[in-house]
Amino acid sequence: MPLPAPRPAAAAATPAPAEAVLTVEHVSKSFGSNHVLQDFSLTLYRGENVVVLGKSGSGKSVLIKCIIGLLPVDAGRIRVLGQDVATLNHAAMDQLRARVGFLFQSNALYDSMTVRENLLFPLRRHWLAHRRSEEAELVRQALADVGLEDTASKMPAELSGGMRKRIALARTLILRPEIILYDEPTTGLDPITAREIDELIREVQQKYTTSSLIISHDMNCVRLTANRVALLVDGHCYAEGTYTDLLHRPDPIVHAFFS
Ligand SMILES: Nc1ncnc2c1ncn2[C@@H]1O[C@H](COP(=O)(O)OP(=O)(O)OP(=O)(O)O)[C@@H](O)[C@H]1O
Repeated sequence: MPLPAPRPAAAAATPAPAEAVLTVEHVSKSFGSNHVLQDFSLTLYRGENVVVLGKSGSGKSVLIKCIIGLLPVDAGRIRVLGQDVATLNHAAMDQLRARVGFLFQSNALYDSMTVRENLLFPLRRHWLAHRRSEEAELVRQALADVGLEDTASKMPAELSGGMRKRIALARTLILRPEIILYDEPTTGLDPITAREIDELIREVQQKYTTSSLIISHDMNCVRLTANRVALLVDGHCYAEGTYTDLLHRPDPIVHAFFS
């Protein structure tokens, strides 16, 4: 069944404080003398969308890579769904990644596979579906969730940029992740398509109560998707609050993001 019609384009009230699903505690990460993250801390609670907003080169991608264990931190600790990422072996990290969806900026679809095969790939990799009938239903549901029921047999090259983004999200959703990490989800899309993706991010949050960390510098994306915004400045979390809170802060460094 398709998702309900999108709600009006305004940031909803932040859900009641709940269980922390991801904590970044005093994390530092440098490359030689380039101190990218410096004592960065942030908590993501179950069911909320947090956008990390930062200038180009401020370390947003480095932060995401540290969270998913692709880069080791120099100091501090990252806990994802109760597990300290630095202590996990390969198998444990793989299991954790099945519970944490990652939407790449590039979408990372396999061009030589159909949409259906792209969606089946993570299912089979994580051995989460065992019968073909289950797989078919999971693919159908994931495509329905992103409004693209009729694309299963298509190749990614036959789809528009916005459709490829939806398919990439469907491939993430098929594992029913508890957390979704979005890397610049609207970059490269026209404003109308970008807005549709923003609305889809909110629909997914509401339908599956997922928690999402979204990195972006698209202010419309921030306004439409964020329950809370964290500003990454000089390697640390300089300020956080709702979009409206930050919009009205007199601090010139905060203000610069909104002008
Ligand atoms: N593997 C690496 N080795 C060395 N330096 C790196 C590496 N990865 C990132 N950096 C450096 O870390 C800094 C932050 O990069 P990052 O890609 O996280 O920025 P960003 O905020 O995501 O930027 P953008 O919005 O442009 O994508 C940059 O100075 C970059 O050169």
